[in-house]
Amino acid sequence: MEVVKLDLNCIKNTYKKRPCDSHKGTHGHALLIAGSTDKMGATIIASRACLRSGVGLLTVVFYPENKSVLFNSIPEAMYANSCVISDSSPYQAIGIGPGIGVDEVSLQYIYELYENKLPVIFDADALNLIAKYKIDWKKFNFRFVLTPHLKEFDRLFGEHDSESERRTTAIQKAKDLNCVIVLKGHKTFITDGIHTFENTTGNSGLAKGGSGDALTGMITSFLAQGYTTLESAILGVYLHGLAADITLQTQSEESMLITDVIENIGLAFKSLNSEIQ
Ligand SMILES: NC(=O)C1=CN([C@@H]2O[C@H](COP(=O)(O)OP(=O)(O)OC[C@H]3O[C@@H](n4cnc5c(N)ncnc54)[C@H](O)[C@@H]3O)[C@@H](O)[C@H]2O)[C@@H](O)CC1
Ligand SMILES: Nc1ncnc2c1ncn2[C@@H]1O[C@H](COP(=O)(O)OP(=O)(O)O)[C@@H](O)[C@H]1O
Ligand SMILES: [Mg+2]
Repeated sequence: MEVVKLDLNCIKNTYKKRPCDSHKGTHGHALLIAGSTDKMGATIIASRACLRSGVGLLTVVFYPENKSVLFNSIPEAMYANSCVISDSSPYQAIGIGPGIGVDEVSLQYIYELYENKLPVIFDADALNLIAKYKIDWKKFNFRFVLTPHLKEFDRLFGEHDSESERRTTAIQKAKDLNCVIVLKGHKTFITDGIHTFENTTGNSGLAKGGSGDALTGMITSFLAQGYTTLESAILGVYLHGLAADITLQTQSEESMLITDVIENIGLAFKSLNSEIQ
């Protein structure tokens, strides 16, 4: 199977310009389940990246003790208590996992998803929960994207000796589970079991805690805006890396923070728009 280089040409065919007469309802309402008392950073990072990627509305599930900090740091978002998945009618997509932990409280979110029909991105502890509690994939009757790094991938699908073995498994699992798998790393690999892509953007400034949490927010945003699971994965991975590359104009790989990268998502969109006309 030919691995397509995920570059500007690919993205040009996927990205849709924002219509000038749109309103917030046009761009979807995302639900983000991220963070916990000691990992509130994951909530903030994923939420900011989601909002910077074009979503019309964002609701974040919060821990009551974090409420005032979240309101202050992300006033654009709305907040909901934990029983929201069961009434998912206001939303167009769900992002779940960064920093939520793998205890039985977080496991309830996975069970609530059994009734869900919206597209979902599973990341970080959502993937770890599925592996730990051996959740049956057949319970998920919706379109979904998995974004594991290599350790999370091996927890889900067994130990692998090499990246090329992981890619082979990713293609097979994406086909079997009818999902999109984003195998994250230096050259992130994306597959829906039929198509395969290797990303060309990004740098080692992203090799820091929180980078993946931002990617989750971005992909959630694209899903809520109506892009398909494959399109959302492609756009998220490419623009996340491009924003990190743009950040090298003002920071080094060492000094770069994911917060800087999120602030440059705007320049990544501008550079894309300038190529499209
Ligand atoms: N500010 C925050 O609140 C943060 C919360 N985080 C959350 O903390 C939880 C734990 O996540 P972690 O991913 O740290 O824990 P894991 O135990 O899943 O994985 C961490 C280890 O995986 C290995 N690894 C990851 N990618 C690799 C690659 N491409 N090549 C080789 N080795 C690789 C590294 O050895 C790394 O130390 C997640 O829920 C995550 O979302 C982290 O994102 C860090 C920031
Ligand atoms: N050396 C690198 N080159 C390019 N991208 C990288 C590099 N290191 C990490 N990344 C990217 O950063 C993100 C890290 O995600 P993840 O490991 O889930 O981080 P975290 O859970 O700490 O937020 C992925 O999107 C990955 O592709
Ligand atoms: Mg992660």
